[in-house]
Amino acid sequence: MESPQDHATIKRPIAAIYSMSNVTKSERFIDECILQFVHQLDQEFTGPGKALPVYPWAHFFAYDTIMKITASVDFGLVRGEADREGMFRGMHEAQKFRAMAVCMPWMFELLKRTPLTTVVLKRIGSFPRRARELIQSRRAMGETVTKTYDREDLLDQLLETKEKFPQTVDELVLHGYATTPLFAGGETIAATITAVVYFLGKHPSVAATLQDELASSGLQMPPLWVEVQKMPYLDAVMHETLRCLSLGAALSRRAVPADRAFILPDGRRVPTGTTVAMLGWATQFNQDIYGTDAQEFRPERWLIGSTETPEAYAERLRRMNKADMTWGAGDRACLGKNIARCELYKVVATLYSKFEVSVSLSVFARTRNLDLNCIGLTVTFAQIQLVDPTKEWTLREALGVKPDGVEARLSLRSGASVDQLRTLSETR
Ligand code: HEM
Repeated sequence: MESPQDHATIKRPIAAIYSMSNVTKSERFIDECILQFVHQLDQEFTGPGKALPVYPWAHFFAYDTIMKITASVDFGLVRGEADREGMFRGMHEAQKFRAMAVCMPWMFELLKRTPLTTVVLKRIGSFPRRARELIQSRRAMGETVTKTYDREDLLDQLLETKEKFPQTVDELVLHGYATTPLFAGGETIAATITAVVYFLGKHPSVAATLQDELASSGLQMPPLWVEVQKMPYLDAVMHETLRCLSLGAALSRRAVPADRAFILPDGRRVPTGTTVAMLGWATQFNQDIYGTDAQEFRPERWLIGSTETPEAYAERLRRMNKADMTWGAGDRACLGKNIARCELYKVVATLYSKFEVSVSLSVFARTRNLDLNCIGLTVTFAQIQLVDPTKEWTLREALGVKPDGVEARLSLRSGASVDQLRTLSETR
C-alpha cells in the first residue's frame, strides 16, 4: 500500500474531475445509455412469460455507461453488438483471486508464478489493456479532433492532467487513472441495480411509495440529477439498498501509521504497519446505531420519524452516515461516488417510472442472514410466494459482491411509453 502522502499526491490531479459539478456535465452520456437500456428491455423483456436476468443486463448497462463516460465509446453490450459472454467470462473468479491477493498478500507471493495465476491475471488484465487502447486511440485522433467534441469525456480530462501536473502524472499514473473507472464502474453499479430490483420486489409497499413519489414529481425522462437528488424517498431507498448490500466490504483498508497509536476497544494496541479493515457488514448492521431492526430493509429509517424532533433526527442521521461504509471513508474514500450516485438515481428513477417490475428469484445466494432468506421464490406486487421457504440465499462475495439469480418480469406501466421517453430526451 502506498503512503498516505503519495496517495494524496496521485489523487490531487483528478479530484476535480470526479466532483459532482463536473460529473453532471457528462449527464448526457448517462442519459443516452439509460435510453438504450430501457428500449432494449422493452423490446426483449416486456411480454408474457419473459423474465429479465437482472444482474447480467445491469452489468451490460453499467459497462456501456462507464465506457461512454470515460471515452465516449459506444460499446454495445446492451444492444448485443459486443461479445457479451467473452466480456464477463471468468470475471468473478478473477475478482476472487484479486480479493485473495489484497487480503492475503503472502498467499499471492506463493502463487504468483504458477500457470493458474497467469491465466487469472490475464482476465484481470483486460481493463488495463482496454485503458491502454483507449489512450492510444485518443492520441491517434490528435488534439484538434478531440477538442471538437461538444462535451469532454473523462479521458480528455485525464490526458490533460499530464500537461497540468507533469511532476506527478507520468505514463504509468495516467494509465492507472484511465483503468480505474473501467474497473470500478461496472460490477458495483450492476450489483446495486440488481439489489434495488430485489429489495423492491421483496417489499412491494416500498416500490409503491417510490412509484408514487416518482409519479408526483413531474420528472423529465430520463430525469436530471438536479431533479432526482431532491427526492427524499428515492434517496432513502438508495441509502438503504447500499447499506444492506455492503458492497465495499473488503475494500476499505488502512495501514496503522507510525505517528498515531491504534488501540482496540479492549485495550490492545495494533502494531504500526498492520493492515486494518473496517467491514461494512459489522458497522452497517450495528443495532446500536440502526436500531433493533438493523437486519431489515427499511428505507424509512433514513427519513424523519413521525414523533421525532428535527434535532433528534439530525443526530440519528449523523450517526447512521458515520457508520455507513458504503463509499469507504477518509482520504481513500470512493472517488467515483458522484458518478455512481448520479447514474444510479437516474436509472432507478427511469426504470420505476416506466415499468411495473415484479421479481422472481431462483438461486440468489448470500452468506449473511438478512430477513430475506430463501431460494426459488416469486414476488409480484400482489403477492409473495416462497417456493421453498426453508432454503437460504447467499451473495457471491469477492472484493465486491455479485448477486446471482435475480429475475424480473417487466411490463410498461399504464400510460407509460418508451417512444415518448426517446422524444423527450432528444429535445434536451
Ligand atoms: C455503487 C457503486 C460504488 C461503490 C459502492 C463503491 C465503493 C468504493 C469503496 C468502498 C472504496 C474504498 C474506499 C476506502 O478505502 O475507504 C472505493 C474506492 C474507489 N472507487 Fe468506488 N464504488 C462505487 C463505484 C465507483 C465508480 C463508478 C468509480 C469510478 C468511475 C469508482 C472509483 C473508485 C476509486 C478511484 C476508488 C479508489 C479511491 C482511492 O483509493 O483514493 N467507484 N469505492
